[in-house]
Amino acid sequence: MSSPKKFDLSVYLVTDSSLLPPGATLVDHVLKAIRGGATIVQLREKKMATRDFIKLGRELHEATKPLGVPLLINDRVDVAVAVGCEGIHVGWDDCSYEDARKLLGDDKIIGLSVSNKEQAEKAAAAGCDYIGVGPLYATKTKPDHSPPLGTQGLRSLLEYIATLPGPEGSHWGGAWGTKVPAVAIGGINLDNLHHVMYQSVSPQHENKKYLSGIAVVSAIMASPEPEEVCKKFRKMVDEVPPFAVRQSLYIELGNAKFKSIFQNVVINRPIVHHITNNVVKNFSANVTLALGASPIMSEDMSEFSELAAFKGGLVLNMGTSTREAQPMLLAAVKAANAHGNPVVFDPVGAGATSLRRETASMVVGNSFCDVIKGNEQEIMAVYGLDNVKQRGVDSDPAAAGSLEHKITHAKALAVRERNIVVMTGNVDIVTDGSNVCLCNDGHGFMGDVTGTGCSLGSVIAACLAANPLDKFVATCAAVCAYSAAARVAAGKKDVHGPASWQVAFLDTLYQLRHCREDAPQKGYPWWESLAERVEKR
Ligand SMILES: Cc1ncc(COP(=O)(O)OP(=O)(O)O)c(N)n1
Ligand SMILES: Cc1ncsc1CCOP(=O)(O)O
Repeated sequence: MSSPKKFDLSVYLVTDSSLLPPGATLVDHVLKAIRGGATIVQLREKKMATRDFIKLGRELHEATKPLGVPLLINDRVDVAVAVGCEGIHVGWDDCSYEDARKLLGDDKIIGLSVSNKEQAEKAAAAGCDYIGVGPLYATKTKPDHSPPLGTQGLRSLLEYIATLPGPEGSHWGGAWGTKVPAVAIGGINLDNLHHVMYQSVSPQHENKKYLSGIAVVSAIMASPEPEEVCKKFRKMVDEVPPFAVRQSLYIELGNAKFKSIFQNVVINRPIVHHITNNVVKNFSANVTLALGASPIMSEDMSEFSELAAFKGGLVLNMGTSTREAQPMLLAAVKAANAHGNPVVFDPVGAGATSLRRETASMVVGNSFCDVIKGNEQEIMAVYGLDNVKQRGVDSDPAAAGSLEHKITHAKALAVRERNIVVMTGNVDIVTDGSNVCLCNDGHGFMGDVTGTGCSLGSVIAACLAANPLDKFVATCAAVCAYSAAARVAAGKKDVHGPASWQVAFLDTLYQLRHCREDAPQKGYPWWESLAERVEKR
């Protein structure tokens, strides 16, 4: 048990002098990092002889102490005692917490590593000052690391920790897990930091930030610009990520609002980058054009960053994806995330094969997807339910749950991912985890023309890109308009079957371009009643 201490874990620099760029010295590098915004430092030198470790520790402490930045020593209590620094970080093969506390005294900071529930329970029982949770991602910096948690594993471990009581009579007051400062560690860099911070927030604890900060080795130690890198880390730890999906209690679902969503598509003409399956590329491009947005197909990683700089949307459809394509899919989402561009992920067939499950969980666990759109079994497979048996890419009607059951699963995934989930079916469900909208529309021809399910992703992405502050309403508008257009097209006099319907469907979607309030309403009033077809739960 320990007394409360004041320290800031926002950007926790863990050193490794073997990674320093040529010509750099450890103390100078750390000082630059502190100037950029590193708030606490751990001297972690795995291969250094004790005498050198102590010498370097003293030298570093002389530099950090006047700046008020705590210096901790990795693993070695003897070195920490000799240096007289502010504390240590220990793992489970090192000196025990109790022994370290006895040797260091009550006023020193002691941090413990946590990689699983058992370690979390022990750390809670000890009542240490903070925990380092990881490894989040695989990293070469710690070759002997345990299996990476991924963001989903991190989130569920943090959620579990939040339930743990602290040591009796301690300042944690019996709610250790909701109070103990925690940092994530392992593979964290400027590309994934926003995602890590965003997804570690607990919806069950009034959106409390679970993480007090992040601990980083290579992204700072190997950088030739530690000051600049730390400035960016510090800003990203504090700010709301650009891709955040705002949840609001009040959502405007009127016809005028829906029309404004499509108006903004025509006005902004967003680029929609598609990585989609071979079967639907042409149709998805035409659907995107019909709305007034601009489709582009690219599977070449070298241009993703430039494409993302156009500030459009990304459709990621894993319909005909391969194992070799996994890094390419991830690179596309990361480029979109880095620019705050909306991502619509379509985990086609996620419940059908292990490769698809693996790809879906790799995308969702390593990036942020504003919208995950899939049928019931795809959504359940992404949620991680092992018993999902999807036959091919379609939802199996025999395995279908009740509407309430579907809503529960769609909401659970949206809550976990802090995003929007669209579960397509007889009734389409759109939810951000708290708001739920149902859309009961469409036409049977949709099932007879390949690509109609996938191209809904293009419409959602165009609407999100053109309405970035209204992501939930934009998604509802996209889903409702798409299925209403299917019904309206099927009723046209020249439509005799799926082929003529497909043509009429594109024409009907094209009419949405004219739904501007100031445009003459020449016999195209079908969008006027869109909002009336939405049931808000
Ligand atoms: C902040 C922080 N968290 C976790 C660790 C890992 O410590 P440990 O498990 O002791 O592994 P090594 O660092 O000794 O390889 C850490 N060092 N810092
Ligand atoms: C010390 C440690 N503990 C878990 S992962 C890790 C290394 C993190 O290094 P990096 O930030 O370079 O991935």
